[in-house]
Amino acid sequence: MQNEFPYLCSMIRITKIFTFETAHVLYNYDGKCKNMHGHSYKLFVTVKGKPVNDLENPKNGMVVDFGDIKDIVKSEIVDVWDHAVLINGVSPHRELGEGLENQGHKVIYCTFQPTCENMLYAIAAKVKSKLPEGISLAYLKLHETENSYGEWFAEDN
Ligand SMILES: Nc1nc2c(c(=O)[nH]1)N=C([C@H](O)[C@H](O)COP(=O)(O)OP(=O)(O)OP(=O)(O)O)CN2
Ligand SMILES: [Zn+2]
Repeated sequence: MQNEFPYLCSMIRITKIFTFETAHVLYNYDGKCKNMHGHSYKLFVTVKGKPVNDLENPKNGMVVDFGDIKDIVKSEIVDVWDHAVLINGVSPHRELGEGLENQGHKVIYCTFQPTCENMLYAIAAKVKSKLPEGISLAYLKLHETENSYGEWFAEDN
């Protein structure tokens, strides 16, 4: 059948939102966040692609199933960081992490200072590596608090 919807050939962005509860501590920081503390992080993940245009395809009309994005972000980020403490593993805080781990706590050793900015880099790398062909990461937004957030744009990177 003739494609009566030429707009189906253009790119669309879709977004899925996630939340996770994570503690972090900033090594050598000169403010209150040098103390271990937690945030209810809110993450917006936007991908882009062309919606499937094929009656025979169960994903007809979708760029990618929201459920597939959920699976990727949950397994790569949310399930790993949720209720964990992020430690700068390439700083003297490694010892702090080891002490917590020895007492049964969930510790994630980052190869970076666990700021909002660096967490965005890590999220982008992980998510990009798992996206199916034809789908690309367009945008990320990570809220540390209601009033503080960082953004990653594909066109800047
Ligand atoms: N550029 C960045 N600055 C700060 C980061 C960061 O990741 N990137 N992180 C922190 C702290 O970890 C924490 O997030 C505190 O941030 P801040 O917005 O200053 O916290 P408030 O409690 O004052 O937030 P409100 O939402 O305004 O109450 C510090 N800086
Ligand atoms: Zn913080």
